[in-house]
Formats: sequence, C-alpha cells, structure tokens
Amino acid sequence: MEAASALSNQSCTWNGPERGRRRTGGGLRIQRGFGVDTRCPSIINLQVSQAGTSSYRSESLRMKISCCCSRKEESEKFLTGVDEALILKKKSEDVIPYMNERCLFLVGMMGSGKTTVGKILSEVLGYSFFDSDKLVEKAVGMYSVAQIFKERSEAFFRDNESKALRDLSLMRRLVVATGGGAVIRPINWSYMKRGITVWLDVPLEALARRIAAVGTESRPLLHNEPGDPYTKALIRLSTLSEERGDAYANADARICLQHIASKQGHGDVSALTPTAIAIEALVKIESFLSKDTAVERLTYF
Ligand SMILES: Nc1ncnc2c1ncn2[C@@H]1O[C@H](COP(=O)(O)OP(=O)(O)OP(=O)(O)O)[C@@H](O)[C@H]1O
Ligand SMILES: O=C(O)C1=C[C@@H](O)[C@@H](O)[C@H](O)C1
Repeated sequence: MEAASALSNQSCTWNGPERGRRRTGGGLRIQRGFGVDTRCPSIINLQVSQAGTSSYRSESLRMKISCCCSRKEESEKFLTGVDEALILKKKSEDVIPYMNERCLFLVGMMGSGKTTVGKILSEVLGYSFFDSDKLVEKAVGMYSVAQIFKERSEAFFRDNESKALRDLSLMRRLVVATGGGAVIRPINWSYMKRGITVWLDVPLEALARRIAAVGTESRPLLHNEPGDPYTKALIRLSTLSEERGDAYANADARICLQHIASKQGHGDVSALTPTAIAIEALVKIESFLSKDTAVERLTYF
C-alpha cells in the first residue's frame, strides 16, 4: 500500500476553528485566583487580559471543571493547567494567520515528545495529526517498526519513510511526528521544508528516562544493547546523537527543553508539561514565520 493511501486511512483529530484573529506582540497576562468555587462541580472565573494591543482587551472566562479542588496543592496545579491551556489557545490564535495552512514537521530523537506535543499542537491549530512511523507500518502491511527492521531491513524502512514524508509534504494543515532518524536523509529535508520544521531538543538523560519507563521493545535501534533499560537507552542514544551531528539543527525552529526549564526556574526538564513545550513551539514558530514574512516583503520591494 502506498503511503498516500495509508494516509487517507489514518483518523483525523479535532477540527476546531481554523482562523484566529491576528494580534501583534503582546504578552498574555493571566490574573489567577478569581472566584474559585470549591463546590463540586467547580466553577472557575478567570480574568484573562491581553496587553500589547492598541486597545487593552479583557474577557471573562467561565469554566466548568469536573473535579473538586479541595486541597490547595491540587487547586494550584489545576490553575497552572488552566493558565497553560489559555496561553496555548491565545498563542495559537497569534500563529495561525502566519501559517498559511502549511504543515508542521516535528523532528527529534526517539522519545523527544513529537507524538505527545504534536497531538496538542494539532488540536489547538485545528490541524490533523499523523505519525510517519505509523504510516510506514500501514504502507508496508506490518504491525511495527521493529518488525520491519527485523523482517526486512533498516534501509527498506528508510525508503518507505522517505515516501511517506514525500506524500505528507504534498498535503496542507497537518502536524507530523516524524521518525527519529528522518533527519539523516537530505531528500527528507527537501520534503519537510515544504512545511515548517520544528526540532524538539531534549537532553539525552531525559530521553533515556522516558524510554526506560516504557521499555525499548518498540525501538529496534535501542533494543540490542546490554544492560538495564536506562543505561542501554542512554548509551545508544549518545552514539546516535553523535552520528546525527547537526542534522536536527536544519529545522526552522528549535525547542530546547533545557532553556525552557532554566527560564522557568526548574533544574530539570521533567518539570515541564507537554503543554508548556507546545506553547514554546508556537512562540518559536511565530518568530520564524514573522522573520520569513519580513524577508519575503524585502525581496518583493
Ligand atoms: N514533556 C514530557 N514530560 C514527560 N514525559 C513525556 C513528555 N513528553 C513525552 N513524554 C513521554 O515520553 C515518551 C515518548 O513520548 P512520545 O511518544 O511523544 O515521543 P516521540 O518523539 O513521538 O517518540 P518516537 O520517535 O520514539 O515515536 C512517552 O511515554 C511520553 O508519555
Ligand atoms: O531514531 C531512529 O532512527 C528511529 C526512530 C523511530 O521513530 C523509528 O522511526 C525507528 O525506530 C528509527
């Protein structure tokens, strides 16, 4: 089966409002702790204000939540989640007009969060989500990448990965989680650069921790090392990372988790939620696209 027909079989995610209004600059200020009603089901009233536009805009959001926030800690955590969700929504509205329906290709090592963050981005942008590994599995009629590596070869997998990326690059309004090794073939960049490429740059120790938590069975390039899951993941990821050198750095936007963690005052990237990472991705995409637009204007005049 061609990747294109596998594509049409993959289910699409939520198709929400596509177009948001364009806003210039502007930090988002969220005043917390407005009218938290701790009865069950709880109602929260948040005052959301956006500064930086010519007219200072504010709106009240009334949110129904499905749990009781009886403990302060839980309620704090919940409010952080609400804050992040609102910032994510606002940021997506800023970015959508610049996107011009172009696809987003997420690149990064195995376990860097391309699927997790990609699904969040697709929902908030009103795009559909695809995983290129899954498309290859469907296209060649095998149930896992591990099976393809074992019964055919890595080269066979890579050829089909390139075909899948070529097909995906001809579409609009997709978020694509690419395979960790998609960056090694220059032809794949020529496909992915038809859209916007985003690199999730995650420290190797954090990747190894995440992978060890779920096991290495589904990741054929990591599975054959000796030792416990964390150590074998870390050793192999280190060599892969060296082999791949600067390949990931070809991406249009780099989301460095270590930078975000430091900016937010965390010692460790494990404190970062997928939503916080998705927000940073939108910020970086906006910055890339606004530069892109400026260059286009300069070229035109
Ligand atoms: N920000 C995060 N914090 C903690 N764990 C995370 C985070 N993002 C993803 N994970 C976890 O890490 C694991 C790998 O995530 P995910 O599948 O999204 O990565 P991926 O880049 O798509 O991986 P692969 O390329 O191997 O398919 C999952 O178990 C996921 O739950
Ligand atoms: O980093 C890699 O080379 C790979 C990552 C996975 O997503 C799969 O594409 C496959 O296991 C190879």
